[in-house]
Amino acid sequence: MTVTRGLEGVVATTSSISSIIDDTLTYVGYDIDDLAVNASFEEVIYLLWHRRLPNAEELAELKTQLAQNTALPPEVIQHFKMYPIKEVHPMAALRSAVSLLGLYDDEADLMDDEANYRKAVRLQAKMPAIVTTFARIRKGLEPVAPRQDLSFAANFLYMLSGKEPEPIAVEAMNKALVLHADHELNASTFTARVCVATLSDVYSGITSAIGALKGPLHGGANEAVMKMLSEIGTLENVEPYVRGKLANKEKIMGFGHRVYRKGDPRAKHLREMSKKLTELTGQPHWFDLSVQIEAIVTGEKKLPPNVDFYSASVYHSLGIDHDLMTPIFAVSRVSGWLAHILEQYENNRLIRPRAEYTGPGMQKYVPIEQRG
Ligand SMILES: CC(=O)SCCNC(=O)CCNC(=O)[C@H](O)C(C)(C)COP(=O)(O)OP(=O)(O)OC[C@H]1O[C@@H](n2cnc3c(N)ncnc32)[C@H](O)[C@@H]1OP(=O)(O)O
Ligand SMILES: O=C([O-])CC(=O)C(=O)O
Repeated sequence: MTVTRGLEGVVATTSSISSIIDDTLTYVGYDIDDLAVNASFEEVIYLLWHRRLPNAEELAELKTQLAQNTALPPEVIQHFKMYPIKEVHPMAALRSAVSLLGLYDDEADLMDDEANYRKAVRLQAKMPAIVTTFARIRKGLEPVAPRQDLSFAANFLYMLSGKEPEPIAVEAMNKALVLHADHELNASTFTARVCVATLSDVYSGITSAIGALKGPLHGGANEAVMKMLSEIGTLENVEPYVRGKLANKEKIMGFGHRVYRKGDPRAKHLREMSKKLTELTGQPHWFDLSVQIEAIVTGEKKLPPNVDFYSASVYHSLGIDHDLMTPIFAVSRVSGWLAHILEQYENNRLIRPRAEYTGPGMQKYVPIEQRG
């Protein structure tokens, strides 16, 4: 047996959703640089689910479907009030809420294509409501219902704060959603595919994926970046902090990537947004700190920033609580997870690799009274 640690370089499936070739990321053949500048998140959802961009009518229909499906069952809202709310991480709340949603969906275990597509719409529509409702309830605030006249990105910010967001905030949010929507066979998408390849249901697949995204080596890195920036605090502290961590062989969050070698193409868009937003909101030091960290890490380790590095200061500038950064990643990535789940069902085979055994050789069972 050949063991490939972390499955590095292993090609586990074919997919027509997104590709990373020579450090270029495409969704269905559209360069992420093109989409980041031009596309709405709703168009990207359609693109990932249908493998083509929508015409105006199709886009309007998807928007209507999303708008009609945002409401959460009262039991899901109620459950946020039932646990020790201050200590619960929003990713744990999101994971639990999605699992719970499955109990209130009559079609949860219906496996035909149309039913699965309807569940995809319902989940995509409800994810922002879950994140923003939890965020408000834990502060003792009432949930805010979405507005039909706002885009997906604008509605997220509106439901979070209760105020209509500025156009620049909506632009940043839309760009972040577009950039995070899909990424080939990353850990959480792989998790979703492994789960549904047993012919388990969509809710199980998304619940599993949220669990995988939560970790700091994956989606959880954006919150970890903000924690690092806060710990560093001043420009003078950057050098000793970062060099100290590297000397201790500790990882610098938001740097490195399993697939990209020259750099993550999404990072430059978020870097630009971070510069703009931190200046606009009168807190340019977050961007300045980030740039200094980048200079040291790329200089010392030749590791470029990934999508999580500059997204941290972008979300911070939008006034978003630091522990909501990874849930926002999930609000976007659920579009990709759902596309992959539907693709997995289309041509399914159980995913079951092997492990090389390294434990003891054959042993004989010893009755408990004879054990030392
Ligand atoms: C949306 C996303 O998921 S993007 C990734 C988000 N995660 C992070 O930002 C966390 C920090 N980064 C990392 O932990 C890694 O770069 C990963 C997990 C993203 C990719 O990891 P892998 O491809 O498995 O690389 P691995 O962890 O084996 O590291 C290879 C070498 O580079 C070093 N390295 C990798 N990333 C970093 C980093 N961020 N800081 C310092 N050193 C690093 C490792 O210490 C290791 O060094 P060694 O060979 O001297 O032991
Ligand atoms: O692809 C990966 O390994 C991680 C990543 O960047 C993502 O999921 O966006």
